[in-house]
Amino acid sequence: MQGRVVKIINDFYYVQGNEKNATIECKLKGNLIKDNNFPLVGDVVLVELTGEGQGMISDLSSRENRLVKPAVANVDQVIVVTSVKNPKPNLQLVDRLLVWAYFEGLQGMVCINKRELDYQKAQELAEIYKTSEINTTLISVKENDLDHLPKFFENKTSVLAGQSGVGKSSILNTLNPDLNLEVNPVSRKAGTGKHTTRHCQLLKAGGGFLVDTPGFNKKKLPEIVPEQLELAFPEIKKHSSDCKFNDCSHRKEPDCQVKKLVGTDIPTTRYEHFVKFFEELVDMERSF
Ligand SMILES: Nc1nc2c(ncn2[C@@H]2O[C@H](COP(=O)(O)OP(=O)(O)OP(=O)(O)O)[C@@H](O)[C@H]2O)c(=O)[nH]1
Ligand SMILES: [Zn+2]
Repeated sequence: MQGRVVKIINDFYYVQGNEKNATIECKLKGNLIKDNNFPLVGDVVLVELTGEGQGMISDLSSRENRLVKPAVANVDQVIVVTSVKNPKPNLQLVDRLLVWAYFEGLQGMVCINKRELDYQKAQELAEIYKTSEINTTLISVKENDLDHLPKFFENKTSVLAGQSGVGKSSILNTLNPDLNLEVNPVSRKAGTGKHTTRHCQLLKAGGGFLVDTPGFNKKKLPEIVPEQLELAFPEIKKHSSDCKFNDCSHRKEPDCQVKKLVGTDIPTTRYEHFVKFFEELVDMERSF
């Protein structure tokens, strides 16, 4: 049978087939070990069943992509989760994660949770990303209102990223109550920066697979030249050809069309983060 590696513990690989929900506990066949061809979570593998719920992995399909940290294969998209408040939204982190997703070749989208805490603020946040042409959904796990989030998951492998306490585990539990993931109050997380979620595994949720994983909080910018950055900001990219200078960096140049549109077509926070990231990339370049 064919299946997907959903979890790896020591040298046991847990594989989920297409039809049934039960996972098969597998070891690797000698040929894979000999060739150093070790599967990652997310890999599509061929399993020879050896007993009830047990098997051997004999082959591994080629990967569409692979993330390094965490090591996951065949991811389609990154859903960046933030909250309206409690914890205070970190929009710079949201944009950093969207930049990271773009340069990993993944579709990036934004999910704003806890909308019931402040409807107006929630709407304002959603407007930012909608203006930037990023898929956005406004939800409240507490009120059991997931908007069109479940549709995002269908037949996709998604990573949920975002600061601690915004409700990632809560979202997963709502999509698939069997998961029963641990959910802790924000106050107990404060200051520690510690995630409740521990190892990297694929979970079945909403008709797709989901990676709930720690380690996304302090994403460094990808190793790109500063001029590439605008590719990850569709609302800036769209207008950059109207700037006076071909190589306009949209910071200090005269007749910059991008700067003119800040506050209207280009949300102010997005522009500010663009400039911040651009300068970080310039510094990174200098340090080489
Ligand atoms: N008011 C409100 N609280 C929520 C909502 N969704 C989740 N919470 C609460 O927010 C807290 C944190 O939720 P988690 O699901 O553990 O957050 P997380 O993003 O998985 O956190 P880490 O595992 O630390 O990354 C819990 O107390 C949840 O009950 C919501 O829609 N509204
Ligand atoms: Zn410009």
